[in-house]
Amino acid sequence: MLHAPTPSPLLETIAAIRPADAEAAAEARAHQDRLTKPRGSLGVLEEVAVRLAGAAAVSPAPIPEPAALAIFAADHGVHARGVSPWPQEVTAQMVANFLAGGAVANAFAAQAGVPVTVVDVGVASDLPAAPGLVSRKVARGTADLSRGPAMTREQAVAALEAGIEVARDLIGNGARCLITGDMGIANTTASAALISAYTGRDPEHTTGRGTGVDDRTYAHKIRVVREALAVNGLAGQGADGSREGAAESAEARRERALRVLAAVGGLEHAAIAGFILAGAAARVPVLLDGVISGAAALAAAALAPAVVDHCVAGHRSVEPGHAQALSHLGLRPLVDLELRLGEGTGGLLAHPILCAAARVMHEVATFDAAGVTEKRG
Ligand SMILES: Cc1cc2ncn([C@H]3O[C@H](COP(=O)(O)O)[C@@H](O)[C@H]3O)c2cc1C
Ligand SMILES: O=C(O)c1cccnc1
Repeated sequence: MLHAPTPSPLLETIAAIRPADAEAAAEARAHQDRLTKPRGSLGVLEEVAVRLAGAAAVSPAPIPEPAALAIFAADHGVHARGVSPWPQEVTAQMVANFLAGGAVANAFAAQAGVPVTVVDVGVASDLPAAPGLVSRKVARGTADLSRGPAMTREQAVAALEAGIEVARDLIGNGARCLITGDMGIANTTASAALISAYTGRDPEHTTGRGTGVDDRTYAHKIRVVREALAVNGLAGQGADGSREGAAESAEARRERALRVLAAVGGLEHAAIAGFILAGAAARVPVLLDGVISGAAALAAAALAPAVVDHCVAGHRSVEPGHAQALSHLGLRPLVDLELRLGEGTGGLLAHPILCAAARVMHEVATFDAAGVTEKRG
């Protein structure tokens, strides 16, 4: 007898993802209304607690801690087009800074009590082995997405599977919330291209100033994103399948999603997408950071739409594409502090808020239990 082919980690992960459980969400909603506070007084936090319960398929949802942050680092061929004011070496230099504990992400992680893992999925130079560094280099950076596909399909899958493996390891070691992080000079250009390709929005609305380009470079950056979409045959369409109706098979939708990711994404985008998928497959909530994570979440959602039920938007970055990505995903950011850094900083800041929303459901007394009289009518 022939053996059944072993499913790839990617397909296995996608197959394991379930949408939110409506019963657990309804139970959470009802419990929320019995707690000793005026109904609705916790605003957005009430919705967050209900979402967490639906995602966990149990009410109340477990408090999403301990959390773990993974910062996926990679370089970008499109850097050669002059889309970032920073030299490419800064990616590797910042990896060393993360490992030495000297970046903003380290300070915020220390504040939140969250351990940091740094993953090399595509840094252009060789990085010396170091504690806290996971080496999963798929390539020495991507090809220039404005001249043709940034990655091969195989490279995109390898990076997705690196992200899946990192998520599985962190969850295996006890993480109950995954926080996404990125490092890659020029990755806001790839993010804009991904967001335009998946949402159908014009590059004018998805491209931002990244680390801070001047007006001339900003106009050039928008043109580069346009060229990337045109050369890869992605102009003027939303590629996530949402507008295609039910006629397209799930497999065809996945292939299209993968093609977009490989064409204009970065290796860190693909790895973050895999990381998100694996969190969702394990029903571990994924706290998303900024525009790079938002673009990766669009890729993950195009591969497996139910993944969105397991994502929480940590914050909204200043990059215009981030708001476009979040609105396409139907996610509301917890924090808006006009950050534009990445690294996982926005996700880290939001983690105590996410935990507070979940903790209310475990620790706040009901009107009955506390003997507090409910309002009349
Ligand atoms: C010192 C430094 C630290 C960073 N930490 C995150 N980024 C952020 O900026 C980069 C994307 O912006 P752009 O597309 O304009 O190059 C990414 O590496 C992102 O993580 C940094 C950038 C720099 C320069
Ligand atoms: O939105 C972000 O996360 C961001 C913005 C600028 C540069 N790097 C990341």
